[in-house]
Amino acid sequence: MNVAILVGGRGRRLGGAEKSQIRICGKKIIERLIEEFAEFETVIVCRDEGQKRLFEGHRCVVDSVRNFGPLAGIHSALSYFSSRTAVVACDMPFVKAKVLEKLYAEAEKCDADALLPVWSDGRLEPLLAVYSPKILLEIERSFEKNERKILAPVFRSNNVALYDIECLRKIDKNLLSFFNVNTREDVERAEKLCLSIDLGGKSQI
Ligand SMILES: Nc1nc2c(ncn2[C@@H]2O[C@H](COP(=O)(O)OP(=O)(O)OP(=O)(O)O)[C@@H](O)[C@H]2O)c(=O)[nH]1
Repeated sequence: MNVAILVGGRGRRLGGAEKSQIRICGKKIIERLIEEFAEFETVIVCRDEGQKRLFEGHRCVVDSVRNFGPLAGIHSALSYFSSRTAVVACDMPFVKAKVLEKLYAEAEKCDADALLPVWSDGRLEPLLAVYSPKILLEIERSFEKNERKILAPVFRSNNVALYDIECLRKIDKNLLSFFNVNTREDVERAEKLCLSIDLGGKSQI
């Protein structure tokens, strides 16, 4: 399975922090994710060559398009693998490999251009989702239109699947895979959550 971890954000809500480098219970988020995805083909998607230096020893790719946010990262990942790819934001410290596997399998089953997890209130999770290179043309159309909205190419595609997040509770009881860190308060919450997770890997919360 191909996995792309997007790290190119500027972390403005965290005072310009490199979110992948934030330590939760002593371990950087990027280290947690790389460990969790050890059995997959994983690439780190950076915004530029300077940022790439932070990830020496890991497989990295640099965005070919600037200033398009996560959309540029998804584009780089799909161009790199040229096949279906699970995309993960670098600010999600508790993503479970099994959740990615499930989403990937579902995307394959329906041969979707994109498969996005959906909450019961309709909110989508485009940054823990699976994309096919078939969506590249729609992403490039966004670049041409100077459109940065991550969901714009998804909505233009007529082959998008949604996956009910509640169905993932069998794998990830408290759906912590979807917890993400945007602010100082989120970092504090992540620390507390991390302390409640059994070090053996089984979520106790
Ligand atoms: N490769 C790549 N990844 C990006 C880019 N912009 C954002 N990301 C990643 O996309 C994910 C979501 O980013 P956001 O939370 O929307 O933005 P952020 O820049 O990380 O944080 P804020 O500045 O506080 O909004 C994170 O994993 C980012 O690292 C980009 O230009 N290139």
